[in-house]
Amino acid sequence: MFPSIANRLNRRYRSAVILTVVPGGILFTADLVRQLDFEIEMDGISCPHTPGDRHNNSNISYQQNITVSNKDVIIVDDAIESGGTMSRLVAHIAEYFPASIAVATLFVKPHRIAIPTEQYYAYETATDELLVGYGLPWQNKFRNLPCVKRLIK
Ligand SMILES: O=P(O)(O)OC[C@H]1O[C@H](OP(=O)(O)OP(=O)(O)O)[C@H](O)[C@@H]1O
Ligand SMILES: Nc1nc2[nH]cnc2c(=O)[nH]1
Repeated sequence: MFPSIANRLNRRYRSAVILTVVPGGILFTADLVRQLDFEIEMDGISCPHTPGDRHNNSNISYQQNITVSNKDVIIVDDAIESGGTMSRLVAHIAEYFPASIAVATLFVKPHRIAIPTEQYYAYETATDELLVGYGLPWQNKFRNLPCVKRLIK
């Protein structure tokens, strides 16, 4: 699964902090990290989001269980739609003086804003339609679907 992302990360890094955006990014992280051959530390961050909301202003919750200062950080999430959540997370982590910040996601959507950082993604979707499963919820359910489906309301 996701050989293109894992291969690119394996070529780029000797070590990194994998910072999972929880809970959505948990399933993708679990599969991705098992394909990484460099040293990793793992931590989590959250910024709760309502699917389809393009202006996520919720509080960022980051306990900093491990320090990221002077370390390479890879923020891992399931999807980028507007890009608003991830650009806020990148700006937030930058305040902790990491050596670098990259973003790895399973999906990116076409109308996302530019995020000025290294980016790795598996799939660019053709439209902004909502997906569920494999971490992605609908009304906080269905995250545990083992595959990703289009949401038909
Ligand atoms: O690019 P944006 O439009 O800001 O959307 C991206 C956010 O949406 C997803 O969260 P999800 O809907 O899975 O909810 P969660 O944060 O509770 O996992 C994803 O995990 C990002 O956090
Ligand atoms: N549930 C859900 N959340 C998202 N956040 C960004 N894109 C999506 C999506 O397709 N589904």
